[in-house]
Amino acid sequence: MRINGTVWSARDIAARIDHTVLAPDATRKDMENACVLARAYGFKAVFTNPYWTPLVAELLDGSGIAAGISAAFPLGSLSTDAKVAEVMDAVARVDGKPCAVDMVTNIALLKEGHFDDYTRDIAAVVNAVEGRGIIVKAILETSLLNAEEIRTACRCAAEAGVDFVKTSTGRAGAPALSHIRIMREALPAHVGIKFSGFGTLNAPELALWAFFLGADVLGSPCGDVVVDVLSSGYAEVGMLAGS
Ligand SMILES: O=C[C@H](O)COP(=O)(O)O
Repeated sequence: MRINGTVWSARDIAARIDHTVLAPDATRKDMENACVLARAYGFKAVFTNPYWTPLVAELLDGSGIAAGISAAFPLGSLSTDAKVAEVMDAVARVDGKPCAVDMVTNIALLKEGHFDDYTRDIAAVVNAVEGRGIIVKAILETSLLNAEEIRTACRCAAEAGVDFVKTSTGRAGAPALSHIRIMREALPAHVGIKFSGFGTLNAPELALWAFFLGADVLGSPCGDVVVDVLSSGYAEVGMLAGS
């Protein structure tokens, strides 16, 4: 695959993918299969609901791949203390193995204009894991927001100290590719963008354009398909018009 003149190998693409197993009926076997895939491809992380975090951390141990904690998932409407408790419980249970946190923000606080409270809710999680080398992402649920709300949410999340801002849970509508540009313009350069929740239909095509538009990381339940298609040569053809 070639993005903006740079060639990315299959490993380069995989290292930018957080593979997801978030279905409510996912079982231990699904976790095992995802971790086998993650090791084979070299994904950045495997994100699951927190019940599964210790198992996933164990299955990925020694690979450098993070056990992803999907926190306050998928609504974000827990008390701040409950969010912190959920995250810290999962962090304690990985017993020092690599993990990462994607936390759903409190959308009502944003919509109602309580920007300080919205920021404090995010910052509480950032502060709780500080010093542990844990990447924290704030999930905005951009499909529910207008452009100004996306910009404001990005500024609040950056002020709260997150490493990445992420578009979507995949449970409240898909993000638009245009959200990436809005986010990039609102965020300081040190805060990354994760494009996620875009489903499985046309996932490789969406992934290709998301990278081209400035996404740093992708969340996908079919990370293997994305890597296979984008590293097959197709992506270079697809990029001729844009590069
Ligand atoms: O946080 C949510 C995921 O990154 C998006 O979920 P999904 O990959 O199952 O669509």
